[in-house]
Amino acid sequence: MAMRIASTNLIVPSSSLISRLSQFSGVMVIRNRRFSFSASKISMSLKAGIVGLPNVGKSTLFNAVVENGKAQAANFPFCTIEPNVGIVAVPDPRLHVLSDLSKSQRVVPASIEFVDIAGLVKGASQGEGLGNKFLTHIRQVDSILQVVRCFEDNDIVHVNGVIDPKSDIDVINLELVFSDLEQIEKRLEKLKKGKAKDSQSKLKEEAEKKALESIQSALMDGRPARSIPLSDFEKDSIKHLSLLTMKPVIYVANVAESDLAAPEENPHVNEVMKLASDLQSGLVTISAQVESELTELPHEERTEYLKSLGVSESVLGNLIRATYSLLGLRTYFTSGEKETKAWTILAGMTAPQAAGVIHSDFEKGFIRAETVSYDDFVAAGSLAVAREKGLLRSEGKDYVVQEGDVMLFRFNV
Ligand SMILES: Nc1ncnc2c1ncn2[C@@H]1O[C@H](COP(=O)(O)OP(=O)(O)OP(=O)(O)O)[C@@H](O)[C@H]1O
Ligand SMILES: [Mg+2]
Repeated sequence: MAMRIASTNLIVPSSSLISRLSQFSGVMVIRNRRFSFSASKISMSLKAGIVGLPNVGKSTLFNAVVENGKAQAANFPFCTIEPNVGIVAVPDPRLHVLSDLSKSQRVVPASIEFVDIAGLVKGASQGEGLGNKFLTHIRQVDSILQVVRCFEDNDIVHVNGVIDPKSDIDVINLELVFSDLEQIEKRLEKLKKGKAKDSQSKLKEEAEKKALESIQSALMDGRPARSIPLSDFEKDSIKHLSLLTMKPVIYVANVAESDLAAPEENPHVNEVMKLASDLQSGLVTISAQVESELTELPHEERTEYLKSLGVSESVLGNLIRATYSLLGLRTYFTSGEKETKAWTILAGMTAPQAAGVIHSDFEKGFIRAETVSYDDFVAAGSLAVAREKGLLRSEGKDYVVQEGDVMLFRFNV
């Protein structure tokens, strides 16, 4: 990372400092499993929970995702935290393009955490199965991947005896709805007592009450909390409840290998597709079984195997990327000889906040950011040429960082 010194009051981090900082933040991700946005007090965890009925392919998908994540990240501090929690690299072809142009010694991708949650059954919210414990696990994630069985296989038991995506999705959603309703009732009871001391907390409690009442009536109609439009203030006021149906969902239609080439011919997939759109959620069609077998094959045999199934590429990367953008996450890059690195921010973050992801000092002492779009960087071929051509812009503290920006920060400590 080369930085030009513009004046003496600028402390310009040497490449070794930058590299230490980035390693440090890599460790932070693992230890705390959280990115903290210091001064802006935005704390963001990147957890996606894999849920579904028992025996639908959750663990098979989890294992494939985690193995793939390892493969994507040659130099990434990947680790499995517990047997059912894994940090996975977010595949991004732009990283390698930038790294080649900058002749970087290493590439560090963005990451996301996947959690394999045990099967949920009807009655979970009443403690059926290992119900409440699983619901607690779901409460801790930021987004949900709901695996729906769309493959027929008489040897693999379906808990309800038949493959029926609508009923499977309903069972899971109903448990989430029941659990949210219970939380909301308890909370509204408390709010009735109106313990707010000052006018600010009174306002917040009122916003919370209003939001919870609208959510409550949606839930009674079987609609998820996320379907209710809320103001930022209202959203903030109910955040502490971590409502399950507030979390964004991607439905994962898990199909047989024989369906991979033409999934639209499988009526179960069509049903999931329709439900996903009714429930304002995403959809990815995948064969967890095939993906998990792929991760065990040497690279050179993978394409051949996929070809034999009538498809050209693995969709795991798409699933990981879809999960990442579902969380409202965006990527900006730093790119130099030492390394090319993808940094994760929330959509709408300003340059100082984005700088704070690297180190809080970058945010506190932020002066300016030099930034160039990914496309312009690639067209120019290097930061130096981008600067010569006037493509490298100097932006101040109000600049909202755009997806794919390549950035340099100037700061003062
Ligand atoms: N797309 C698929 N096609 C065929 N078989 C599959 C597919 N996906 C998973 N399976 C098989 O289904 C069985 C159950 O898979 P898995 O153990 O991943 O389910 P699970 O949802 O994790 O179950 P549990 O809730 O019990 O943990 C396994 O034998 C697995 O190989
Ligand atoms: Mg499992």
